[in-house]
Amino acid sequence: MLLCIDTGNTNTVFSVWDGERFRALWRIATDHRRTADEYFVWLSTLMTLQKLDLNITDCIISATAPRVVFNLRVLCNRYFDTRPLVVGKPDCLLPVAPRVDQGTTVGPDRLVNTVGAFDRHGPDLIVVDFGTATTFDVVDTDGAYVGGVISPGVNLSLEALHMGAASLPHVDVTMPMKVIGTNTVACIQSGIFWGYIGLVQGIVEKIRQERGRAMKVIATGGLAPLFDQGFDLFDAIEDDLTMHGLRLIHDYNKEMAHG
Ligand SMILES: Nc1ncnc2c1ncn2[C@@H]1O[C@H](COP(=O)(O)OP(=O)(O)OP(=O)(O)O)[C@@H](O)[C@H]1O
Ligand SMILES: CC(C)(CO)[C@@H](O)C(=O)NCCC(=O)O
Ligand SMILES: [K+]
Repeated sequence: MLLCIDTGNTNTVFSVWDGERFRALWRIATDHRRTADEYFVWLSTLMTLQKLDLNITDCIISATAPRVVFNLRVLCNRYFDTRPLVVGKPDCLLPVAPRVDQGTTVGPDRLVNTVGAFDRHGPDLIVVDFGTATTFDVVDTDGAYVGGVISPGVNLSLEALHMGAASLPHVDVTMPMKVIGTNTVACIQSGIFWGYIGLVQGIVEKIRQERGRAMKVIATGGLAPLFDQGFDLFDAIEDDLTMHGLRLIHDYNKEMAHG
C-alpha cells in the first residue's frame, strides 16, 4: 500500500492508497518537532482502528514546511522499510516540468495540485487552494504549472486582525447575509467573507484576461465549500485533489523507473 503525506503549514494529512482507492484519511497539526516514533504510534493506532494492515510498501511526501521532511523520512525508513519520494527533490519526476523563473522553488503542494487537476479536468485551469495561504495555480495547455498567485489564507487574515488590533476579537469565518455589519463580529465576518469572494472573482478574471482564453476554476481546501454558496466561482470543488496528485506522481515515478 502507498502512504501519501501532504504537509501544509497548518495541517498534515496522511492517506493510504490500496491500489484501487484511498482507504482512509487522517489529519494532524503540523509540528516539525514531532518525531518518527510519535508519528508511528499515532498512525499505527489509526490504521489498526480502521482494520488496515500495516503493510506500507511505498511512500510519497509533499512538504511545504521543509523541516518536517527529516522526521517523515525516518518514519518511512524505520517503520515501513521504504525510501519516500519527496516532491520537489531532483529524484522526484513530474509529468510536465513547471515553467517559472530560474531559481524559483514552487511550493510542492501547488505542483501536486496542478498534476491532480490536469488529470481530471484537462488543460487551461486555475486551481484555487484555501489553505494557510489562498493560492491560485495556473495550468497551461500541456499541464505545466506556469505560475500563479499567493494571498493570505482566510484563517491567517482573521488571526492577523485579532493580533494587530486591540479591540478586534478572534472570529470564525461564516457567510454573512448582509455586507454592512452592525456589530464588530459581523463587520469582520463581512470583510473576510465578501473580501475573499471579491478576491477570487477579481483574480480569476485577471488571469483569464492575461491568458486570453477560457479557463476552468477548480477549488480545493477546507474552506472551498464556504465560498461556493451560489456565487458560481468554481467549476468543481475537490477535497481530494492533493492526494490524487500525490498518487499520480508516485505512479509516474514508478513507471519511469521500471521503463
Ligand atoms: N467553516 C470553517 N471555519 C474555519 N475553518 C474551517 C471551516 N471549514 C473547514 N475549516 C478548516 O479548514 C481546514 C482544512 O483546510 P486545509 O487542509 O485545506 O488547509 P489547512 O490545513 O488550513 O492549511 P495547510 O494545508 O496550509 O496546512 C481545517 O483545519 C478545518 O478546520
Ligand atoms: C504558498 C504556500 C505556503 C501554500 O501552501 C506553499 O505552496 C509555499 O510555501 N510555496 C513556496 C513558494 C511558491 O509556491 O512559489
Ligand atoms: K492543503
